[in-house]
Amino acid sequence: MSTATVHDPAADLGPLVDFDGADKVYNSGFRALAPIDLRLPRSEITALVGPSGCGKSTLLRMAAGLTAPTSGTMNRRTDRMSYVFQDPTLLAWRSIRANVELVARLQGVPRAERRERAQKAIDLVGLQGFEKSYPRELSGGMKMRASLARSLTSDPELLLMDEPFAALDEFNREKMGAELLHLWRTRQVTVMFVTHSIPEAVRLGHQVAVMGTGPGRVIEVFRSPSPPTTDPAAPRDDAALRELRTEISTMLGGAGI
Ligand SMILES: Nc1ncnc2c1ncn2[C@@H]1O[C@H](COP(=O)(O)OP(=O)(O)OP(=O)(O)O)[C@@H](O)[C@H]1O
Repeated sequence: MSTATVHDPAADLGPLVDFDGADKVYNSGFRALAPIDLRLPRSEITALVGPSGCGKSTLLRMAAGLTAPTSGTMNRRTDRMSYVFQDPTLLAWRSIRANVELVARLQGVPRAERRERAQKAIDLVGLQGFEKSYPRELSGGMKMRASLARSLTSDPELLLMDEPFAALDEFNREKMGAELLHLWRTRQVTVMFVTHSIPEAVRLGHQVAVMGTGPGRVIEVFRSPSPPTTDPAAPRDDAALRELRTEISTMLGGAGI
């Protein structure tokens, strides 16, 4: 048996984002985050899970540069990032193609190129055939796909997602999770996503940061015992993942977060 270590060039570059003692006290004086130490490894999915108000969105916004740490630092080694909100926020009067092209258009990408990028993104999220439809003609899950496609046209290296699938029913939620993995397999994008769902965090994350309150903090970061791989046939629900789900659920005082 070979003992050679597989060389991973991404590892040489260090994490794409790291928080080093980054805390947050809002102007109101409210302490939303105790000092956070967290690394987002390149080309991996990091799930943030924890109870309401523990500062998940604050941490995500910090990664985006939308809010600065009060002390400590956040280092992000890319400017190519996209933020995906829970609400798909599509423009009702524009076609799906025009909506998907919007970010690239605002960035001044020439027409032919943004059309090409939009088509690739539409194909990637499985919306081909709906380019000329309007948002009202699409289901909730399809609108979320369009929102995801729009975020991809800027060719992000980092995807920041704030409860992206929370508004969807269970069936569409699972499908979108599978889409996210497909996207990761295709583009090897680095993802930080916030969820209230422990099963979702465990199914999708290469690592899961479990957060707690009083003030908001990262209690523990679990490396997935069975992380997503480039093999789409690899199971996303094995004994090791079930064990991790139970451990996180117990840590957070039951599954009802
Ligand atoms: N701009 C602000 N000014 C003052 N307090 C804020 C501000 N934004 C958020 N907070 C408070 O900081 C805490 C953390 O909020 P945050 O939205 O980050 O939590 P969360 O874990 O994402 O919550 P949820 O899961 O309910 O979305 C909350 O108590 C919230 O009320």
